[in-house]
Amino acid sequence: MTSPSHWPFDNSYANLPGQFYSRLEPSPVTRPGPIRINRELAAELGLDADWLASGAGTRVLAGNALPAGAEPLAAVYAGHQFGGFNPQLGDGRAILLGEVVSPSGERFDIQLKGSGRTPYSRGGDGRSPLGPVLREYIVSEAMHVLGVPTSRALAAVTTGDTVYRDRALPGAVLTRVARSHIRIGSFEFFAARRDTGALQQLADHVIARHYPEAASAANPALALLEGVIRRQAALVSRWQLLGFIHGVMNTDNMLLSGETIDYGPCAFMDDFHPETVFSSIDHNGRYAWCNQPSIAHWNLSVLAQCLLPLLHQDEQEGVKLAQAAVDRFPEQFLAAHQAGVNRKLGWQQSRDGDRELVEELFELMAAERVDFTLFFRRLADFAAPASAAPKVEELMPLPARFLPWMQRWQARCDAEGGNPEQRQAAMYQANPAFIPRNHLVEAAIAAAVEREDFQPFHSLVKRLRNPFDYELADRRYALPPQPSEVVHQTFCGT
Ligand SMILES: Nc1ncnc2c1ncn2[C@@H]1O[C@H](COP(=O)(O)OP(=O)(O)OP(=O)(O)O)[C@@H](O)[C@H]1O
Ligand SMILES: [Mg+2]
Repeated sequence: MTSPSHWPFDNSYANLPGQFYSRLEPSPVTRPGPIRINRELAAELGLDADWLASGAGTRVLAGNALPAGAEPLAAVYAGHQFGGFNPQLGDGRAILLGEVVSPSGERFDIQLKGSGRTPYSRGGDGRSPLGPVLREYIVSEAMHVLGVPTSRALAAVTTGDTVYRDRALPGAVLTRVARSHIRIGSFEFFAARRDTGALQQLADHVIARHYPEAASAANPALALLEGVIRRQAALVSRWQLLGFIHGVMNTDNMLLSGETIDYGPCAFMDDFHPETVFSSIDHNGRYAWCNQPSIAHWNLSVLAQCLLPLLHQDEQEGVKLAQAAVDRFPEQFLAAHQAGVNRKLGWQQSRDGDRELVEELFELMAAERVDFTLFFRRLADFAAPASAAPKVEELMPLPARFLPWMQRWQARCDAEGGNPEQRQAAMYQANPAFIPRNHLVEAAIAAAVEREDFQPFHSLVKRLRNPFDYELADRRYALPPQPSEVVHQTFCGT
């Protein structure tokens, strides 16, 4: 590394023609102040965490200065929002500084979110209040350690400016890191304008960055589509098995890279019910937990539609190829889901009768409204009740109605054989004890916003770094909310 302020930029998106973005710099803020630097991620990226935490680093992270080699821009996109098409969206409050290539050779976008107005801001102020910045930091980092492909948080800083929503709020900027920010909506923008040349350039760009094997396929656009479908099937199955509800699965919030993006009104379920919705703007439950796989399927059909001109010269032939690829999503989702369920239940392979057992389990969980996270963790306790591992027993009394099911689960485990302690250890790795529970996230945000006390935020981020290692001393982070603490609604906070 030459100098600590030197970032290993190698910008490829900025080399695309101008129709893909608008070049502009972040708008300066009044008084940049540090909140947190993600030191682990900084090291992975080859950035100097001490420099990032310094005054000079804080100014860069707030958008008041640019690191050498940055080529700041706001990307254009379109998107289906709650089912309705909006032909003109784009980074309305985010600016891509550029792409860095990490010491291990991986390419990552570095983006400031909340960094001022852009040509795509429409009526918005281009800013972000502190609360949503802290939420995105906490939840995206938690998702990463839970094994979910996701955008990440490199840093959060305060701006010293006030942001006006339903009340005056402190402003903040999040530095977001992702393998790219190219969305289904990025393709929709050019498809709506029938710009096949731009679609081809964007597809080539995505293939080079995320699906290099597709470049040598007989039909690269089809290989790209199939790759995206596979990754999204895997991604959404991970969300489902963590009880994660994204909340705003618009096509402009789905990345071609297969990473989770946009932690607006997202939430983890406490009590299990399939129709759970948290987002204050999702009045019809479009993005409820149980609908996420079918919405992903629908969004992927939108992508397929955009790619039609690249799939085949003959439109009818293109439609056939697209349809066949999209039609495979349900089986791919199911395969990923079953593999995930097996891991959660401590099974190595699928067996006859599993489906009924699993269906009954989810029905029972919904009927009893058990805590999604603790139920599975408690089940892992039962895999080897006498083991020395700390158990969540006292946090999660199992309703008596589960006993007959538990006996069948135990018999199913016994039939497969294996060492119970090994099964338990594997189950602990598939069933976290600690997730970013809504009431903890809200409490951390409230302390920061109302009292400028960032300690609960830091403690929560720290605790969530080891979600699978339960310790009795940290039981309060594992506990479901008291009735007075339950969060019923989440807000985009835009
Ligand atoms: N305060 C704001 N000012 C300007 N534009 C905004 C603002 N909030 C949201 N937008 C824009 O509105 C659109 C939809 O917002 P959405 O909540 O999906 O995105 P976001 O949370 O800002 O960003 P991302 O998807 O990048 O995480 C996006 O184009 C976004 O840039
Ligand atoms: Mg968005």
